This record gives sequence, structure tokens and C-alpha cells, in this order.
Amino acid sequence: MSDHGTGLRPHEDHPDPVVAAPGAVDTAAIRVVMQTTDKPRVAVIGAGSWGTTFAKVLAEGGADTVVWARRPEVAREITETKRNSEYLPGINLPRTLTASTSLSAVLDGAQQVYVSVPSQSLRSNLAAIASLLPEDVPVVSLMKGVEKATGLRMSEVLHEGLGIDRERIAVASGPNLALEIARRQPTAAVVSSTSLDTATAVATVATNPYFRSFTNTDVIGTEFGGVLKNLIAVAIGIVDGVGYGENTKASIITRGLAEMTEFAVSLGAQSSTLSGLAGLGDLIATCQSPLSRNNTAGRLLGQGYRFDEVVRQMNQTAEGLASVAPILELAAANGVDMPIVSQVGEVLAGRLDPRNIAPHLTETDEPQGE
Ligand SMILES: NC(=O)C1=CN([C@@H]2O[C@H](COP(=O)(O)OP(=O)(O)OC[C@H]3O[C@@H](n4cnc5c(N)ncnc54)[C@H](O)[C@@H]3O)[C@@H](O)[C@H]2O)C=CC1
Ligand SMILES: O=C(CO)COP(=O)(O)O
Repeated sequence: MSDHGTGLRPHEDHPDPVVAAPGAVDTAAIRVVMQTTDKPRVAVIGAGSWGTTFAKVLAEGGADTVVWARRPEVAREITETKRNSEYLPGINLPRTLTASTSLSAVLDGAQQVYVSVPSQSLRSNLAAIASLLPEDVPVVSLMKGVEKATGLRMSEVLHEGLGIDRERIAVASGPNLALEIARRQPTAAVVSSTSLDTATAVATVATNPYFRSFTNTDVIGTEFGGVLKNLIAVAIGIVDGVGYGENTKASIITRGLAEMTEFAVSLGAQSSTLSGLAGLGDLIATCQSPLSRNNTAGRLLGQGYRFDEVVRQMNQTAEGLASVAPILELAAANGVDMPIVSQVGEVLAGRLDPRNIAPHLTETDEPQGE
């Protein structure tokens, strides 16, 4: 069997029963694991849709991967049947992937640790992780929210809660809808750390034939890109739910990117990061896809459901809903106008009829330079 130029050895005794989606990478190229020598041992904290998918990415890139699941039934299903049917229906996980509810078992010997729990729950999980974290290993945030109570980015919460150097922390972001990646559709991501060595070490492990990780050192831009595109995706969902068409959505996406960029740059990001995978790339994916939970939450709001009804209907994490308020506080503190995000906040609060969101792309009715 050819290794399709990957340099990786086909793993022939585990025929993969996943049916490739149209356009997915040739499964023969994917049905491989790295040579067993120097297989990095990695831990993924969180067994929801993204934690499980990222664990699959890492395992299919050759890493010896173990997942921490909060619920025993989820850990058991992953380990015994190689499925996570609640979050990734129809997806077969790699034979080598296992999960456990024991943090010490998962973290023991880990050379890299990836964290993917809902942003608002991160801090409460860190005390237990801190005492078990192997020394000097990189810790990678896969999350796209800010902490509601503090406005801190997830890498900042990791820094505070784990008491580790910023150079050890990385964030991974980009147009990464979990189910598409779980189906092995080709995808790019960006891994960012203030230390390029850390970003490179993580990106090397978080790469496989269908998932390619780029690197940068703009952690602020990379993280805010992932947070802010969720808010614009809620706005897109709202106008979709109302029934507006493509002009409205293109206007919101384009002005939304300008809003995202101004905000992030005011807090220290490089504007080029917002034009990259973690900004524009993720904005396109999230605003276009019905797989997006933020987009879905917005659509329900646009269809007339109240905020509490939307929260009840969502059985997965829609980070944007909790991030609106802290982002608007940061914007106000930095003198940045965010007309689209402000109006998402007004719709969430029940103070603005979703049908009135679209015209308000600026703060005033005076013509403004683009
Ligand atoms: N699903 C996706 O396509 C992507 C998600 N992300 C980000 O990944 C992060 C996690 O999201 P998903 O996995 O999609 O969410 P999810 O809703 O699919 O799963 C969340 C997981 O966290 C667990 N959990 C809930 N409360 C917890 C707590 N207090 N402590 C520990 N674990 C808890 C749940 O049991 C579940 O396993 C979010 O920040 C999201 O923005 C990033 C890229 C893609
Ligand atoms: O971050 C994502 C895609 O990159 C997933 O978006 P949702 O959280 O809206 O599903």
C-alpha cells in the first residue's frame, strides 16, 4: 500500500469503516499511524465534540492520545466502542484512542496537554489539573471564549490557574467545525504561542494528512479571532432566522470583520492575524455552516425564541452567548465601537427585535468612511 508521500506507514490491520464524505481526503492516505518510535504521548481534557475530534486528529497524526471525560459513560464508550455518539454521531474513532475519568491517569506521562472544556468552566477545572500537570510540557487551549467574570482569554486563564509561564501555553484556532474534521475533510488551523518553539512543537504533533497546522506568535489576535467570529456568527444566525438574504449576511460578515479587527488591534493583536485562518477563515466557516452552534443559536433568536429558550434548546456549547457581555465591556474600556456585537447583546437581552438588527451596521446614521 502506498504511503501517498506522507512518509507514514500504513496501518493495515485496522481497516477504517468511516465512509469518506464527498471530497474527503483519500482514506488510504489516512489509514496510517506514525511509526511507533518516538510516538508522543498527549492528553486531551474534554470529551465534547471538539475535544474528541481533536483527539482523533492527534491520534491519526500518530500521537498516543488519551482523553479525559467528565462522565464515565462517555469515557467507557470512547474506550470500548470507539464512539462518542452524543457529540460525533456516525464517527468511528481510532482504535488506539482511549478515555478515562481519572485526570491523573490521563495526565501521567503526557508530553503535551490540550484543553477543550466550555470556557466558563475552565477555571474550576484547573486546580485539579495544576497538581497533576507534568513539568515543562506545553498546554494548548482549543477553546474560543472569554471568561465572563474577568474578560480574560483562555490562555490568560490557563496562565493564572496553572501558574505556568506564557511560553508554555499555546492556542489552536481556525475554521475548524468539528464534524467536518471528524469526517477527515481537509482543514487548516493555526497554533499560536508567544514562543515559536512551543507553537512549532504543538503544530508538529497536531498535523496529519487531512489537518494542517500553521504557526504564529500573535496569541492575542488568534484567540480574539476565535471569540469574535462567534459573535458575528450569532448575528448571521439572527438575520437568517428573520429571513434576510445574502446581501444582509455579506454586509454583516464584512463589517463584522472590520469590527473584530479594530477591537483585537486595540488590545494588542496584529491586524494580519484577523485576515488569516483564525479571523476571516473561521468567520467564513462559522457564518456559513449550519453545523455552527453559535449560528444555530442566532437562528433560533431570529425565529423569535427568547434567550432562555435558546439556551434550553442548545445541548452543546455556544460560546458566543456568554462572551458578548465581557467583549462589550472590553470594547467600552478601550474606546472601540462594536455596533454589530452591541446589537447581538440587545437581541439577547430582549431589548431589540431581531428584525431590526440588520440596518444598524454603524453607530450613527451619518455616512462613515469604510
Ligand atoms: N465543536 C467545534 O466545532 C469547535 C469547538 N471549539 C471550542 O471548543 C470548546 C469546547 O467546545 P465543544 O467541545 O464543541 O463543546 P461541547 O458542548 O461539544 O462539549 C463540551 C464538553 O465539556 C464538558 N463539560 C461541560 N461542563 C463541564 C465542566 N464544568 N467541567 C468539565 N467539562 C465540562 C461536557 O460534558 C462536554 O464533554 C469551546 O470553547 C468551543 O468554542 C473550537 C473549535 C471547533
Ligand atoms: O469554532 C468553530 C468552528 O471553527 C465551531 O463553531 P461553533 O462553536 O459555533 O459550532
